[in-house]
Amino acid sequence: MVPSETMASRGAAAAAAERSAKPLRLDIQSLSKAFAGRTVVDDVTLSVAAGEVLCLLGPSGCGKSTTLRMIAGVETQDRGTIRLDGRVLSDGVTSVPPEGRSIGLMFQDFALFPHLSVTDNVAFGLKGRRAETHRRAHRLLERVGLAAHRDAFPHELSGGEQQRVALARAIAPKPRVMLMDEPFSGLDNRLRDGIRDDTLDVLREEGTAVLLVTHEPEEAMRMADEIALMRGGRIVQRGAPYNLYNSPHDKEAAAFFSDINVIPGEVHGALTETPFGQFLAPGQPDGTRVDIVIRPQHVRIDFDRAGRGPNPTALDGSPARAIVVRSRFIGKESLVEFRLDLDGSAMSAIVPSVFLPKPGTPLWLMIRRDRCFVFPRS
Ligand SMILES: Nc1ncnc2c1ncn2[C@@H]1O[C@H](COP(=O)(O)OP(=O)(O)OP(=O)(O)O)[C@@H](O)[C@H]1O
Repeated sequence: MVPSETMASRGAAAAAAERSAKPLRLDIQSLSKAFAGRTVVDDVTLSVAAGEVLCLLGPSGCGKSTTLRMIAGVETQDRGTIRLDGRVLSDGVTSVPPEGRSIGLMFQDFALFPHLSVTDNVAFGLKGRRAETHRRAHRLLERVGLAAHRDAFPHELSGGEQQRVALARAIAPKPRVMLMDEPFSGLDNRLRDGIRDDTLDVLREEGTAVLLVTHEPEEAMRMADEIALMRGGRIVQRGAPYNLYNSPHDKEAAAFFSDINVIPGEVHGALTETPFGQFLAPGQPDGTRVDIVIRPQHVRIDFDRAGRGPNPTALDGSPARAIVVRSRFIGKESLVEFRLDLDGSAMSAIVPSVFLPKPGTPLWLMIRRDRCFVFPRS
């Protein structure tokens, strides 16, 4: 059971159709790599069009950086093909060296040259007469808001300013593809949002295809046209951020984007009994164990209205009584943890603003039927 189609999902479908019409800039087919007999990148297929951002999202150690390194040409794949604008950069036969790939790199450790001025840092990789390379560097520094600092040295700049210089340096040679590996993780939160948005604006303007690696779902959702979710060396799901969030491939994919509540059940006659009533489990044979997954922000809390009980809407299904275990304000919203009366299982709910009921308070919980996912238990 997945959320019903909404205007947003139709928008996502239209965006996907538009994307598929664009020519591919970077095209990776069946890339694999093993270290000492252990496969760390397993049959990865990805593509990015000009001016688009694809985020490779996954937990630490899942093979994201290794994938990026193979595309950059600093690591060689065991199998698979990497193409740029239709030309083979690397397959079993050909391998274009890193400097010939027209691929820019931006990492968390952006390592500006300390002994060079900001302008010289940006102009460093450019060929041509000094006056020309400096003109391009100055134009880019203006674009990233650092025109006033063009004669400064890196140590005279803040972390965010240094990151902007690194961006200007990376885009100066007009790379056709930009590979970014957690490039913003060294910046503090307030600075990060602004720099992320500015960076993307510049890269889109330049028509660069961007492949960004991150383990932070919020960063991926904020930046990506498309997300490729990676686990254990494989791409488990790929799509627009909205679709990954609202139609996760499995329980783990759902859990990657937020905390989740898991309500276990067993299927009988295509239905599963839970403290919240029956759920449809179409296509699942009798006896199949399933997990019903609901995000805490889709759990609704109601009061016992003077003995008359809660007041569920059609979408809410059956209410279940629960006792507050703990409640905390987590900034903009409150997280309330419960124990269900019926079977003692734990549930949590996120509610906007400040709502801090005392431990021991009895309340009623309802779960948005259209926001539940039913997965066979793995
Ligand atoms: N040169 C290498 N030799 C041996 N093992 C390696 C090498 N490079 C990476 N690995 C292993 O391959 C696996 C994937 O590493 P990779 O750096 O690609 O993961 P990641 O998803 O980028 O992780 P993180 O987010 O922590 O950077 C890890 O288990 C890592 O230890």
